[in-house]
Amino acid sequence: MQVRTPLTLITGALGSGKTTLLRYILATVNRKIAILMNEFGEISIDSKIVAGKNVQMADLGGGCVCCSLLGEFEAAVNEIIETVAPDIIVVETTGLAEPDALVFDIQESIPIVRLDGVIAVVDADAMVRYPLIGHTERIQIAAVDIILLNKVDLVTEQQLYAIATKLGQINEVAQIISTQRCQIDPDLLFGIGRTEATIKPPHHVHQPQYTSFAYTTSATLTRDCFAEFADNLGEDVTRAKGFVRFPENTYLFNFVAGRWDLEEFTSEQTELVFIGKKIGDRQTEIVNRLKSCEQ
Ligand SMILES: Nc1nc2c(ncn2[C@@H]2O[C@H](COP(=O)(O)OP(=O)(O)OP(=O)(O)O)[C@@H](O)[C@H]2O)c(=O)[nH]1
Repeated sequence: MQVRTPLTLITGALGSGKTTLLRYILATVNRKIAILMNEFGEISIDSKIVAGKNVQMADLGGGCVCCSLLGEFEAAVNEIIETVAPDIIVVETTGLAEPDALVFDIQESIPIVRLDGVIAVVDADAMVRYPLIGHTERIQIAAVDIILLNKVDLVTEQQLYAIATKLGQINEVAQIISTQRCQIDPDLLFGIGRTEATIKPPHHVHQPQYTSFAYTTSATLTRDCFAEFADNLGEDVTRAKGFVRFPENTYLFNFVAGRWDLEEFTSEQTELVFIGKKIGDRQTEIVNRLKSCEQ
């Protein structure tokens, strides 16, 4: 009998900490891990962030793995198992994906894997500042075995308790674990042995209001100018991320729910992705502001 490779699915809103969790897993779990990524946006940033010597990765490109890319997903899973025979497969879905259809399809249509567990990363800070839980986020929370209530450093104990209560009402069975930078005992993430769901979820509706665009340049940008740009990006930018080159160094830039940070990172050029509702309306202005920071 063929052994089915365990597969773990990571879901969660844009910028909640899914890539941070992947990086943590790769740094702490001493097993052969293969990663499948499904990003929203025309250029892939996350796969470059986690790329490394000891990880086998497949990038499913833009779009939503929860429906249109299912065939591609299955092909990628088969190929990765054939070529590297990983101990574990970890899948990061886009923050805009509803994982229930994918969960069902993995169980029904890909006999070569066994869905071991589904993990949601929840941004505690975003939950405080934008308390309304949208349809997609609700489905993400409801479909999982473990909820990482992440970014606890940005909220108070009282706020954390209120969020955990709310999450518990949406998903009564998931274990809710508070984390900072997704640091959790990795043994808790694997070997969950999820029981199979047997009811096909209803066909879900996408969120066409979300769009993205990318900006790339080989010029370096002035740091102060870029900082001022990031400070004033505004709330209609849901998520921005990518690499930015200043004369002195290159950084990974992350913008989530109005907060942004830089982390030293290697990249040959500046490449940034902007995601938001109707972000196209702001594309020209954002690109012009970035161009004005080029040296
Ligand atoms: N303060 C704080 N920041 C965090 C924590 N976890 C992650 N971050 C930051 O949150 C930002 C987004 O994290 P990512 O891991 O890229 O989020 P993501 O869910 O992969 O984002 P998408 O793939 O775009 O949906 C980064 O700047 C992280 O450094 C945390 O516990 N505390």
